[in-house]
Amino acid sequence: MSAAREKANHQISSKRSLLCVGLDSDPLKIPRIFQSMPRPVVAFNSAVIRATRSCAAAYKINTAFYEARGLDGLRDMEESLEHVPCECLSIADAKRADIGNTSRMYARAFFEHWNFDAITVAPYMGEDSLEPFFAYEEKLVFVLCLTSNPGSADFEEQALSGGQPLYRRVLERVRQWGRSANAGIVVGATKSSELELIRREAPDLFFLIPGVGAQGGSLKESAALGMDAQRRSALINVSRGIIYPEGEFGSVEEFELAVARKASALQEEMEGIVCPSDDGAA
Ligand SMILES: O=c1ccn([C@@H]2O[C@H](COP(=O)(O)O)[C@@H](O)[C@H]2O)c(=O)[nH]1
Repeated sequence: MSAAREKANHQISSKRSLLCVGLDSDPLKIPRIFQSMPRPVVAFNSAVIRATRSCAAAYKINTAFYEARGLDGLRDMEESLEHVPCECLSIADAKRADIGNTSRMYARAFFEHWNFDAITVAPYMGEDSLEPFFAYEEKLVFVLCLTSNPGSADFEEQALSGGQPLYRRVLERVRQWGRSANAGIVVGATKSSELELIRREAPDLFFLIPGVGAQGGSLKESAALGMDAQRRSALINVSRGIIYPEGEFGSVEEFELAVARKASALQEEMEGIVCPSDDGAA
C-alpha cells in the first residue's frame, strides 16, 4: 500500500474531512496586507495553511501559478511546500507526462527534488509516459480522467469505436497500471452524474475531485459519490473558494479568521458524510 495513500486516508479519518486546499496563489489577487511583505506569496500561503490545517487532509499546489513567475515563482513554490504540514498530503498539480525518458525527469523533479507526495499527470501519451510516475510506489499518481472543464467534451467524453467514452478507457487502463495502490484519477465535481458510475467501476482507485465552489460543482454530491466503500480514498479540492475570502483585511489574523471560517464550513458539510454514524458530532 502506498505510504502517500495511507497518509491521506489517515487524515481523512482523523479530521473527518476530504478537504484539499488548493494553493492557486496569484500575486495580483492576494490581499493588500501581504503585498508589502518580502515574499508576499509565501506569507499568504503560510497564513492559508495555518488557518486550514485543522480541517485539511491535503494541499494542492498548482504549479502554473508559480511557473508563471519563473525562478521567483519556483522559489515561492519550494518554500510554500515546506509550510505544508508533514501529516497532510502534498499534491503537485502539474499535469505532466511525456516520452518515458522525459517522464522520468518529471517524476524525479516532483517526487525526489521537491518530495511531493502526489502528482497529477495526463494520460494522452499512454502507458510508457506514465510508468515512470507509477514506479514510485510510495507516492500517489492522479491521472486526468474526466475533468471539470467544458472542454472534457472534446476528447474525454468522445466515444471510441466500440461506443465506450475515452475517459472510461483511461479508467480501465489506470486500474491495470497502478502499483501498490498508488493510482488515482481526477474527476471533476461538475461531473457528478458520471461520478457514481466511475466509483462503481473503480472501487480501488483514489479520487481527486476539483471543481467545487467557483466552478459550480456540488460538495455534498462529490463527497458522497466519490468516496470508496470505507468512506475514504477521495479528496475534494477547493482553491479560490477558500483562499480568496471577500472583504478587506486589516491584519493577517483577520485574514486567517476569514479563511478558517470558510474551511471549517466546508469540513462541517463533509463531516456527516464521511462519518454518518456520528451524525457529524466531533
Ligand atoms: O479537472 C480539473 C483538474 C484540475 N483542476 C484544478 O483544480 C483547481 C480548481 O480551482 P478552483 O479555484 O477551486 O476552481 C485548479 O488548480 C485547477 O487547475 C480543475 O479545476 N479541474
